[in-house]
Amino acid sequence: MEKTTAYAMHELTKESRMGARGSEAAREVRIIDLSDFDQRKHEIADQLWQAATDIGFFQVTGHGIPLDDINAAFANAERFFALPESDKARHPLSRNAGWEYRAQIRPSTGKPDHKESYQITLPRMNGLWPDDNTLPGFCAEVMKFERQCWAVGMQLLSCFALKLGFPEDFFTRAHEPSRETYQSTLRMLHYFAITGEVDGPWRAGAHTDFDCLTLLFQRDGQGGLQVCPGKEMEDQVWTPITPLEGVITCNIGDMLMRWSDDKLPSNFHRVANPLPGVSVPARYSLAFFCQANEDVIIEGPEKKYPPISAQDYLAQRISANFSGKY
Ligand SMILES: O=C(O)CCC(=O)C(=O)O
Ligand SMILES: [Fe+2]
Repeated sequence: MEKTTAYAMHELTKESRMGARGSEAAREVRIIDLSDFDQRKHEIADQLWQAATDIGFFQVTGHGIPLDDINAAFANAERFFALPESDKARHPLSRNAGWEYRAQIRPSTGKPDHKESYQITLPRMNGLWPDDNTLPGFCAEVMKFERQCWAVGMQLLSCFALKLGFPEDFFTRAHEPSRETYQSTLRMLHYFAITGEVDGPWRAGAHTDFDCLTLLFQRDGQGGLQVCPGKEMEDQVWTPITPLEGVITCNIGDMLMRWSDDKLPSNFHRVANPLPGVSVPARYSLAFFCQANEDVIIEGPEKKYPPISAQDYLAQRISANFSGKY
């Protein structure tokens, strides 16, 4: 247990050094086409492994989620966040499920992100869905999108399983959605408009994700995501990721970094505040976090780190970001 705590603390100390604005530079952003996945799986797995190990993040196309469904998910996010505060407050965040408003304090900035979010972790949604009179169709459409994201996430993770020497369905079994212990999360995010402030608040402070793999959807005209590969963190040089319609930006999270004995590095990312005096409109984004089921034990092929359950792993990271929300 002592070792486990030390590992989590190491992650947080790492994050706390990443709060400066740093500088910006273009880096290669590799786009990998997933079409004809079953026939091309080995070729795709090679490309993913290269991108993940060289750079730490990558984008995918040909993933099979129709653009109409992505746009519908964004429309649902806008509908949810447009509800009166008193409605949203009836679905408060607990353990990665429900609504929070400026509650996430990143270890990198020590300040609340300038955003609100609504998280869907399916076994924990009792009482947390807006009812069908308030938002007709919301629950069914969002559940469908959650499952579409899960399917893409599992395809990508099956490629990493192949390269790590695990059975191909290893991570799919670890993220089995029919179990009560399922804890993968779809997150809808709404960053507030900022109008010409001199020292505007951080929209999302620099961090690595807690999960195995994140799928992120941005909207045209609402960029802001910046990434910095973990292995280049000392330089604090950030690369803006311009939104491209239908493209999913992916990054490895700390859970998979540990599970791969550090072969697959997690990477830092953030949503920057605008430069002094610059105004930006509201921004919506969608993130799907592949997080192994609570009872799954995370242990790499080479056993570099002591085993830890996915529940303990996430509990420590959530507690460090959201006080009292686990
Ligand atoms: O909104 C974004 O672009 C990034 C969100 C994010 O990094 C997160 O919620 O972990
Ligand atoms: Fe993130």
